Amino acid sequence: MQPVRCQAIQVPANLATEVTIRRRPPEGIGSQACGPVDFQVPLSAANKPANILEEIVWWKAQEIESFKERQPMLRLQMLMKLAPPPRDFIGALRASQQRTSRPGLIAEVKKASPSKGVIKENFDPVEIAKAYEAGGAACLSVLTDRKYFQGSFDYLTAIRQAGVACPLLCKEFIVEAYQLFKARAAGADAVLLIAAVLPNKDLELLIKCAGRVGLQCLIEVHTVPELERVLQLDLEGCMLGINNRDLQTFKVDLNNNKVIMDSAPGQQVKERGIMMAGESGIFTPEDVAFVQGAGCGAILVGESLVKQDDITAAVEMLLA
Ligand SMILES: O=P(O)(O)OC[C@@H](O)[C@@H](O)c1c[nH]c2ccccc12
Repeated sequence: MQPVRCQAIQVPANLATEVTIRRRPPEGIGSQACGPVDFQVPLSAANKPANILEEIVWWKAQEIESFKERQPMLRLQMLMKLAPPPRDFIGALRASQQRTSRPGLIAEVKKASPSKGVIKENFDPVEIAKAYEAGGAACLSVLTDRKYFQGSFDYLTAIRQAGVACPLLCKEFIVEAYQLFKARAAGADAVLLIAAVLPNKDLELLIKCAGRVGLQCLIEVHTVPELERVLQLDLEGCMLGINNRDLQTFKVDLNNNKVIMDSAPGQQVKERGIMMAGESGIFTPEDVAFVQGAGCGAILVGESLVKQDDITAAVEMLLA
């Protein structure tokens, strides 16, 4: 890979570009369901999504439509009033980090993924959440996307109702404020926002909306220019995350974490004291130490923990 010059340090080409996901198929969606009649027009092959992230984001538009039919905004607003009060997600990570001098763990309740297929057979989200908490996780991440990750918003509600004290992140592909309200109504304390999917004006709006309903935001980046762009925002109530998995190719490289944290925008993160999570592909205590050494105060771990038979012991071992 050709290294390119970016700020003061050498950054490999794959981390030096802005990933720009098209939010809508370029030729349009080609079909509309109107009650008893479905309309379709033929589309060209060029109208296919370029990668899985794009495919998921295109699907979200349709999914949100059908959610809105069943659960209009007014009903969500009512449910939000009944939801348990939001808890301090970022605060819980900082407290854990101070107590243990290890990165605060966000443990992910994850049944499947597009790259790995089913990761956990006999998936019981509440049991998994309780095991994570018992092992010492500071916060939990709950995948809510049904089609690609076999997740559900109901898992958030069930975990919260079961008395789990760890603050909960709604792991969703958010493109609209409606999804924020759905997350809060289900009991989430924070939401994921993916910089590759959302230009800054969208991020600004969604951060503001989220704050209004008491949600904190984890803004995920994968490249140096994405981090540079996100740092231009008012990040009150936000933390950041570096996804070590390229969502376009599924390739995981922990070294991304270090390259990005060593870049000029990465230095700024450290100077401003912004909580940063290292995400994906973390398997061993050595991986944790590496990501911590790069400057991350938090880690987001799914697969390596969720697939174990004794999840509590796996968490304890990872943080040992
Ligand atoms: O299972 P892993 O490799 O430990 O990864 C967890 C988490 O980082 C990953 O699930 C993730 C990171 N960013 C995302 C965005 C959408 C869906 C999933 C993700």
